Amino acid sequence: MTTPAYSGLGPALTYVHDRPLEPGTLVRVPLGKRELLGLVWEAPGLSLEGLEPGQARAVLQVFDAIPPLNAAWRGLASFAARYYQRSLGEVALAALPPQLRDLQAEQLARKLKRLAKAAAGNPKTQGRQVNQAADSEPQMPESLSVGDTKAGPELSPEQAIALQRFQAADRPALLFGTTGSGKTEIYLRAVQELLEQDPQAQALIMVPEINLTPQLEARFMERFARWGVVSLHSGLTPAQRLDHWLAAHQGRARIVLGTRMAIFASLPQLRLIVVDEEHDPSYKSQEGARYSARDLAVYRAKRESQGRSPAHCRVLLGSATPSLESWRAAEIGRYLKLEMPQRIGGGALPRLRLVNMNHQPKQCVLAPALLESIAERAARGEQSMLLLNRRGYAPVLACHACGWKSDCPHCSAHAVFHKIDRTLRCHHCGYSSRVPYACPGCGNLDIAPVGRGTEQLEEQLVGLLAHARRADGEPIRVLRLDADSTRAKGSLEQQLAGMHEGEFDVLVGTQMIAKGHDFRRITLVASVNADGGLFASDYRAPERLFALLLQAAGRAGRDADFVASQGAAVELWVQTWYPEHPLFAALVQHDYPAFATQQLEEREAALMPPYSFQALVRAEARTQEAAQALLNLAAQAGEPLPGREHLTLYPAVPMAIQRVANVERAQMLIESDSRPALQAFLAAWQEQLQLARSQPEAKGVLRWAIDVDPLAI
Ligand SMILES: Nc1ncnc2c1ncn2[C@@H]1O[C@H](COP(=O)(O)OP(=O)(O)OP(=O)(O)O)[C@@H](O)[C@H]1O
Ligand SMILES: [Zn+2]
Repeated sequence: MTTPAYSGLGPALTYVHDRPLEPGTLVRVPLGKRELLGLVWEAPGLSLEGLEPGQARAVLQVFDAIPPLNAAWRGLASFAARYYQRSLGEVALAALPPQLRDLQAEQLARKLKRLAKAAAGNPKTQGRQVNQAADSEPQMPESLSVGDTKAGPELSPEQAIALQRFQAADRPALLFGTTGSGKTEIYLRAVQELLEQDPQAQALIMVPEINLTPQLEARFMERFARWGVVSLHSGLTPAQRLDHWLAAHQGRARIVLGTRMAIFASLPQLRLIVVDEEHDPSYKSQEGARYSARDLAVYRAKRESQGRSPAHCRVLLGSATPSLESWRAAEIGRYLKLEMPQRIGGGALPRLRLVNMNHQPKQCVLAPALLESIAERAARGEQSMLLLNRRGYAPVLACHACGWKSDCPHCSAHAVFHKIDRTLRCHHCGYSSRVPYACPGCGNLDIAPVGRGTEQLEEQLVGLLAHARRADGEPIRVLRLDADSTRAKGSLEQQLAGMHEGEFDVLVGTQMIAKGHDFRRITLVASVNADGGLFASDYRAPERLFALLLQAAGRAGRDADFVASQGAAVELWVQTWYPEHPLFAALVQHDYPAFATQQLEEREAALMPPYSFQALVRAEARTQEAAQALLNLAAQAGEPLPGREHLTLYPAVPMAIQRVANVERAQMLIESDSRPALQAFLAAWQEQLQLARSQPEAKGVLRWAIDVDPLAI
């Protein structure tokens, strides 16, 4: 039987072939008038008895040049489909490299022959072979040849203990290591020990965003070139993605380094999964099957170990600010907690300096004391970093005469003012227009930006620091990093490199500058305006804000020798109108455990995850009424379904941003203290949602989707 890789088709379809095919074999099959990639899901090897002639069509091509996808991989795909309430075909297809869909079996066979020949012809570059296609990847130094393994540094005592405990563990492990404690070295060592000891073994290393951590990628490539390292992420060309996928599937690459999507890589000898920065929201997919790659990593390791020793495939989650879900799992012993509280080199974590904005000069962007500190540091050759989680120049333009605001015509959101090209851009639908010369409402010429984004902060900073000089007597250089400044391919890497080389004195940016970077000369980090996160309606907002601030702080003072030689004070400045907020009390101490404990107590009292389980159903329609009606009708129809008695279904409400690209959006939250009950209900409920769609009240519904374990509510 074959599952055509086609979303929207529920159960697997039946095809016949003149010889038995193993489950997991890739095939091409006819569907209607088309020809599609398919995957043999079950192969009962049945005689054709009971099958009417002409009832099942024949398989057209078999991709027998590559081995079938193994049982563990199929188990992962079917679990993910079931758990996240999507069709198996959709999940399995999305997990395969898109180019495979357009390939004939013999084309693939020829390609593989070419690859094998190239590898055999040039053994010196065998390790590199698999990387060649990717032009964005770092070049190996010419001196590197097969057999070279660049030795890493000697482990610190803390690292040595953590690694040893990980190697001996029989459970998923959570590496809770402070920023700059050397978690990456643990990953590298764990991979190295495994691959040396098992000549077949493969390892999967997951990172939130690969472009943000070119250093990490370079370290893996450099140290493990001889074993074949490939990357898997959305920045690859289709051809690269296929090459890398094949290298992993055939075992030529023994290390896969990738983003969320890499969790579905075919790794027949997978024995280790590392999830770096496991708290990062980008591990949760926001489209299609809304899976959590971190959660699937834990599942996958267990599934890969099935029928073998429980420790056959190991999983290591690492973070300085673990998700509360993982933290709790470690607290109750489901995960093994490995702690590394010390920074490499023994440097101190930044001291928190809260800036009470109520006591600052009116309209001030940055507190005078903060500005002064930045200027002093630049004069000494130190760097500073300013975090502002909003890109663009100003979130909105407004007319003070008539109250006109730069609203997006298609969304219930403001269009953001970008001064650089004088446009108003909607960050939700992509709408873009020229800034009007006068107010479209009343003709007033005096329309003004309200609020501040990174673009404006950069501009103001340059002005405010005009008097200051860097160590070489030149004016201070400010670098801005956000989604706008890094749009061109390679520009992010280039700008980051400039920062590392000390070309810039001040780095301004959105959360992307807070993540994982191993900056050596930053001694000051400032959060310009974090207050939004203190009072957001989403119960996860404090968790996210705390993690962001600790991660940002973690970029400062990473080189203890540099700090000592400078005699620098390593500091985290936070500008706030609410200095009394309890979140800051834990931040002063860099006390993640205290913060986590307090948050978990609140969650337990309110029966929030991880003490309960949630799903969010979102509906999109021409009208808000229809979107809500679909959800409410389906909820009524779901009354008799299995698991319902353990569930709370809240009424449908408009989403926080109610309209995007002229589509109305509504959502319904479902909560339960039982995961199995929630799962059983959702599985049965899909049909009710489908039926509700044909009700007159739901006319104009475009689509709906279930988000299991949603991250944002
Ligand atoms: N045993 C060691 N000896 C010397 N230097 C080390 C050792 N281990 C790690 N380092 C160095 O310490 C620095 C910090 O390590 P790393 O970037 O892995 O920290 P991290 O724990 O991942 O921090 P973060 O959570 O902030 O990303 C790096 O420059 C790394 O090369
Ligand atoms: Zn819009």
